[in-house]
Amino acid sequence: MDIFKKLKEFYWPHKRYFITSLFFVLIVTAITVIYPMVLQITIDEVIIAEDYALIPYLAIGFILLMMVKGIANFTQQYLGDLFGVTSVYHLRDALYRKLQRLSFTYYDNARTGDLMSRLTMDVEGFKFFLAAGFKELIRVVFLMGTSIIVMFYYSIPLALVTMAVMPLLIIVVKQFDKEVHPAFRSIRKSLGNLNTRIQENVSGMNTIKSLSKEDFEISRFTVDNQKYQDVNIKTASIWARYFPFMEFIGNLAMIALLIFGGWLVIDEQMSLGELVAFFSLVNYIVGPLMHLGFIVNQFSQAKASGERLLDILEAEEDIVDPNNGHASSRIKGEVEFDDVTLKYTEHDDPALKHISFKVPQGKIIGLIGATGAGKSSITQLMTRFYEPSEGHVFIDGKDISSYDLKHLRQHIGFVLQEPFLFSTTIKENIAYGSPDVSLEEIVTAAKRAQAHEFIMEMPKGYDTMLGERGMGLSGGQRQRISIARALLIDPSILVLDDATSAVDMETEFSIQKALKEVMQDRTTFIIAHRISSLKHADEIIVLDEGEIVERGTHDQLLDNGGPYQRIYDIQYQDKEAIMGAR
Ligand SMILES: Nc1ncnc2c1ncn2[C@@H]1O[C@H](COP(=O)(O)OP(=O)(O)OP(=O)(O)O)[C@@H](O)[C@H]1O
Repeated sequence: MDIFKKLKEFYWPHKRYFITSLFFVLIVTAITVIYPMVLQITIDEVIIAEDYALIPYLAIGFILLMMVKGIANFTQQYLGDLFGVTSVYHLRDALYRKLQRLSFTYYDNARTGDLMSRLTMDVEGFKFFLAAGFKELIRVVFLMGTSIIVMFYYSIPLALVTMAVMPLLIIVVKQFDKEVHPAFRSIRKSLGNLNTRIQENVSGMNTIKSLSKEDFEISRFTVDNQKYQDVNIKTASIWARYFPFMEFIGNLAMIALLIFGGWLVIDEQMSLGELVAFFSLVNYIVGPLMHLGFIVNQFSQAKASGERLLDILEAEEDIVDPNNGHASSRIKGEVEFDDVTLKYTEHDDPALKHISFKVPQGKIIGLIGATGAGKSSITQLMTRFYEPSEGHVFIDGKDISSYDLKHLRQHIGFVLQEPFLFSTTIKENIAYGSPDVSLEEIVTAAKRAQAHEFIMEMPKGYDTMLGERGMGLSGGQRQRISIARALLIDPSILVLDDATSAVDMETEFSIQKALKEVMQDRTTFIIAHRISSLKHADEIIVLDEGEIVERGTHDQLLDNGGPYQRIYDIQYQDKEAIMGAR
């Protein structure tokens, strides 16, 4: 019940739907228990007493009862669903908000497919219990309770004999819950794995096809699919084992009723009508008790789902947005790293070791070094995507953890190596970070990013829809859209993370030209593998295995006899082009 308690804030505010629905459930249940009583009167007072004048009254009474029951049933069903749907709307919303707040560290370990299945299947599982299961549980308990009272009213000894098997039934139902709960948890987990596999396959289809790994992926999927099938079969077998057993126990009660009740009627201690009514009443106890298995099953599913939802809701938000963080004035763009060390995970080697540097406002810094040297890590610390393990990062002289997080990030623009484009129009993609801009501003940004020409060649220009992940555009075109996007944000600090890697030399030069203008008055970090991309930087920092091994201007480093010169020599083939651009 702990899980339900923890999730209470989502469903309890809507308790009015639930309570009203419950009221109508009670009416329906009460009418259900009246049926056997009407039957008893019909047999004892009408048929045996041969008083047929009562029949029209009984019939009319019966019809009225059925009408009330119909209306009550509609209302309880509708309000119950309303309760479930409304609660889950808020739950889904909270989960989504949480996902937006969770840090990159969380996503490094999360799997998209699994998250998707939590946000859909698990939320639905929880809803089902709220909308139907919870109410059903109360209905069943109430039906059993009133049936027992009526049974005791008719005959205490017969009620006691019939009830004798009930404790056994309760034990079996409890045992069933104990087995079925872990089974449902593994079903959910296995479905999460399956979804992850599907999602990764669709996202990585290029890689799979180019490496001809289709058969390998099919066999991996088959293994996961098989696991999912196995856990489902296991659950079905638990169900299949317990259900007949519960039915058998229920039938024992019927047999006891038949033998002892029959004897009571023969001995004239009980009327025939009462015995017939007893049969229906016992069904109202045994049936719901077995049905309790189904409800317990739903409850277990909801509990397992709730657990997985709480995992997300309670996940630690390790990047904390300070209360009243600096947010008033525009960030100017002076960046300082003071003895910064970064470890992504506790057991990993540091990705950055004791990094210190200071970049005055508006300057251009080039970051170069082998892959994995730590270039991107430096820029990800500035935006607080990750926190330094040691040391501090300052912007405009203030520790970045004292800034309002949104304010900080709004002033830092990224053009990434693999920009993500949404499946919407080009126009909206460019304006993604600044939705209030006019079409004119979008076009100006696109022109400056050298994107206008190719956009205008597309069938619907700026209104052209992009496929999922911006399919339908070349790497260079995607990058230019992303440059235009960064331009519109008008950041104080611009990060170009291998931004021109996907474009040909000619386009690179034209983008470089545009970027040069864009970089004015902004502190710019250029991460590049090609020297041609950062040779104009005011300072170039050469990184190796998380450490700064060299720093200076292009000209200083060129004759330094260090790693930069070696990189330059390796890229000798490009030398002519680089010289040409000087
Ligand atoms: N999210 C992460 N979780 C764990 N380790 C990471 C993560 N991101 C980067 N690393 C590790 O940190 C080190 C530095 O990575 P970083 O991406 O900063 O290098 P880089 O110089 O930008 O490389 P590239 O040129 O390939 O982009 C690498 O060893 C990398 O494996």
